[in-house]
Amino acid sequence: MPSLEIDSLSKTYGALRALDSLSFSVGSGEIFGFVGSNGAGKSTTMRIALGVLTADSGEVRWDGRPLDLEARRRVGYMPEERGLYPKMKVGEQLVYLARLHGLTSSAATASMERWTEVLGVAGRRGDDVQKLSLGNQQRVQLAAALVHDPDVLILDEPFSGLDPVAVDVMSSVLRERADAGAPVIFSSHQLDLVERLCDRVGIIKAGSMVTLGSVAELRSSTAPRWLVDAPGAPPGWASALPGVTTLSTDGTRTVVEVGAAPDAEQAVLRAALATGPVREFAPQRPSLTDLYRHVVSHEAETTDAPGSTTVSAA
Ligand SMILES: Nc1ncnc2c1ncn2[C@@H]1O[C@H](COP(=O)(O)OP(=O)(O)OP(=O)(O)O)[C@@H](O)[C@H]1O
Repeated sequence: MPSLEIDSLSKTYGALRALDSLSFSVGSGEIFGFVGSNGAGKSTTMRIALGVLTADSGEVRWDGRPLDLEARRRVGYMPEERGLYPKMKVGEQLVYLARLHGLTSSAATASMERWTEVLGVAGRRGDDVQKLSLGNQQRVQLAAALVHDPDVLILDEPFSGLDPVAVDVMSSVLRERADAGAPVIFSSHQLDLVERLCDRVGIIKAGSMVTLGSVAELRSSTAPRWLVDAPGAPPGWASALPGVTTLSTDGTRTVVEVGAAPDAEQAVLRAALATGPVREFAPQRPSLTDLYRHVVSHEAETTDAPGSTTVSAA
């Protein structure tokens, strides 16, 4: 099966190391969620994959061959900065872009009609792009990425600013494209969406991939978590237990992480019962947001200047 391979990409901007030997691959038919803090290097990676930017070293390959200019014509790309002509009509613009990618005039028109229909902007074909709301412009932007029936999709934050219905439309289009055999990479900060939609997730930090796998795989590499609702327990009751970490407390409910020892959670339950009745005791499945926080927890809110710290995969 062909795959898109990002192989050891490095990129510096002056003294700033934006990408540090970044590698991952996305297989045919796979949706890959590319996540990481602001400034982690996602857009830089996607721009290099598209040839908009040159890497200092490393290579991007599609189906085993370097992604040259010709192969890049087969990629559908949604840039973060978007790239539509504001004063051109939606329909004309999409036909124009499809023609640029080599479609005949009639095929380009048919494709424009199809994608504007699927993405719910058929009624706006005659409007200048600038007259559309931001969400509708984004739908057109996705149509622009799809209009030449690309083999690979690379989308930089395609979901930002979309209403829930548009998110559903966009999600089903990405799934349908992947089912048709395209590798689909998209970046997003909406981790619930990434968790729902992606076959695999890569977490990038300071230009390096720190965690890679399906959400289930990422989850299985973390210690078991338990929710304990013990109304009579004093504050911080679980923290003194050996091998137990309190992750959060919400009123009488505490989430703890226990060690890998067999029946480690039983010691927590016994300790909770020693304080009085226990209303709830249940295993917790960490969400992708929890897993992400775990990986990047000691970072500040933004990482605009990647350092050299490396976090081992959670
Ligand atoms: N043209 C540029 N010149 C100098 N530095 C740049 C340039 N483009 C990006 N950077 C820096 O490179 C790093 C990676 O930026 P990049 O845009 O790839 O991050 P990102 O993961 O896409 O972030 P975000 O989630 O905020 O979009 C950042 O520190 C950024 O400030």
